[in-house]
Amino acid sequence: MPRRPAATLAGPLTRLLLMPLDPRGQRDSSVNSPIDDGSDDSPRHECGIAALYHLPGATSPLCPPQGPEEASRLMPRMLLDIQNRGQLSTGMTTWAPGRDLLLETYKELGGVSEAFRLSHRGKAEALMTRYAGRAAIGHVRYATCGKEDLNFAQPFEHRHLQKRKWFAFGFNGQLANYGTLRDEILATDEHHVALKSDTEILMHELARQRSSEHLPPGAPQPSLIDVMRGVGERLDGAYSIALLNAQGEMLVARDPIGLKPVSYGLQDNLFAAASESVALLNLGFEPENIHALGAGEAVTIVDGQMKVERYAPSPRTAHCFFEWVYFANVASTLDDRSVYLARKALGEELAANETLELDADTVVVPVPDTSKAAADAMAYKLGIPSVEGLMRNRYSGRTFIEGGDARLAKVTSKYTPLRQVLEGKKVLLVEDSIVRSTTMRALIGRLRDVGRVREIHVRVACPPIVAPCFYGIDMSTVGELFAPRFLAENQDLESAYAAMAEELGADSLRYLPVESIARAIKKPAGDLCQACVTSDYPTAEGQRLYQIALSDAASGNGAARTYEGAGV
Ligand SMILES: O=P(O)(O)OC[C@H]1O[C@H](OP(=O)(O)OP(=O)(O)O)[C@H](O)[C@@H]1O
Ligand SMILES: NC(=O)CC[C@H](N)C(=O)O
Ligand code: SF4
Repeated sequence: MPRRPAATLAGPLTRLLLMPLDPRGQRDSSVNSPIDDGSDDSPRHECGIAALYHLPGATSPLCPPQGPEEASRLMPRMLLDIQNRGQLSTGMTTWAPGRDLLLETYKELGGVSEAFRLSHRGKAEALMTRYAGRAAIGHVRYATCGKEDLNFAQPFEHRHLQKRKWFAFGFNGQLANYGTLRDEILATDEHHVALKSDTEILMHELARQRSSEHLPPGAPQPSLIDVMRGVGERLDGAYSIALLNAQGEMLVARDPIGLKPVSYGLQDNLFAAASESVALLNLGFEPENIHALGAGEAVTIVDGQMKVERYAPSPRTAHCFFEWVYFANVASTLDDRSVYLARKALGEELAANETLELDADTVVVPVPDTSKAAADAMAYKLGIPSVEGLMRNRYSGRTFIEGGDARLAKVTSKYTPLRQVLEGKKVLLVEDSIVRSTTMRALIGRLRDVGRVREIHVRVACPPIVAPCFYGIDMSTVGELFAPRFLAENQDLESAYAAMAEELGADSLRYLPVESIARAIKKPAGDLCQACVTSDYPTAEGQRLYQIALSDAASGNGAARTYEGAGV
């Protein structure tokens, strides 16, 4: 197993514990929920964007039978394909030129099936008829900023008398400079922010750029791409945006370093875009018609014409590697690299690093579902079986993106060890990632007690998560992470891994080295964000927040989420 030089360990992680750094400085009126099925709809705590537009001209064969004016009916299907990105709330805004409410937004807490009542044909049909539109944007939320209630569900709609200023948008990501932007807005006595959320701040930034007040007298009204240029200059962080206005104009934009993925395509007059390619593929788009939107680029649809333009310079990319490791749908291709093939390659990297003596009773067991591709590939390379020793309840969601205090209980009830498969086995337990270790803690005892395994050797198809994320994965403090403490307290990697294994009750534990990531994703390391495994952040605000997070960890203080506390 390759060792990381002790010098690397003595870096930020040791500083974290030993050297405190400088201290740091209503329900929305547009929410429509006309279907009352009489059931208890109390909030359930459970992001991805999608966009659709039937352009003028011949009707697309992919269009629903109701015709182009009801192209929005395809939205639930698209959102289901990216449900892996968020299951807290679901929403859609549609544009229909014949309606008084040119834009109308429907959003509900819960996953796509719950929100759109997909298991109840009559109710689902009523919703689709009520919200039918030629163009639509959709959103599934995983909270990284603000609360988990319906007020924070997206799309956000901003009504205005002037059609070009009346817009709705959904966004995936996290504004790292949220606190700074918020404090700037609040520096004016006349201003008030109703929700403590980056989505609200982004809405104000979009509205401000859309108004011509900041322009010299007589200047032309800003176009959608002008708006995005202005907004882009103000933001630091991850943001994929889908926006629709009451004039029937659409914009889909990706941040200048491409942290979050966006795919788009145009086939037979049907335009579609989504956080992930799988949503387009399953609509019936030919793979050659599905493209990755470039970092700093935006697609606009104005006067029925689609155009791809650059709105911001992109001196480098920093695609989030964690999309391939955990977040994305395994059936997607992001920035021309298949998620499945990347996970398979990570498993092969695990096999190449394996030093355990294998015997006739050695088996690989994946922690389903995400680690399955890596586990199977590892087993194949090692020439040993990959067995389903842990069954996942298919009706349970993804617990990591669910967050919340009840996660441990949910994890515990999500997996069932199969004694028939595991008894007496020496298990290589393959996990895609360990973040807070909630999953591992719940599993190891049960594998021993219920599964009666002989030995458990944890193999993680990802390097140790040593630093927070400020770009859209909800792990923004050092204190919540499992690995940093062990790496700081031990002189070398082997001792750190031994201490981790002991804490978790495993016989051994190994992670992948950082270098495996770029190899598996088949991109230069410099084109990826790997900040949570290297502590090297691709943006200035990320670097600043990291210092605050270290300081917070050393002092034991700090906000629940680092960017929520950090202001100017
Ligand atoms: O160390 P932790 O804080 O527990 O986080 C990591 C775990 O969370 C995820 O599982 P999740 O249940 O979200 O997803 P999956 O069932 O889709 O693999 C991931 O696959 C790991 O199992
Ligand atoms: N996961 C996301 O992209 C979250 C979007 C936004 N930051 C929110 O919390 O709603
Ligand atoms: S810090 Fe990690 S999780 Fe966050 S964007 Fe970068 S690679 Fe992805």
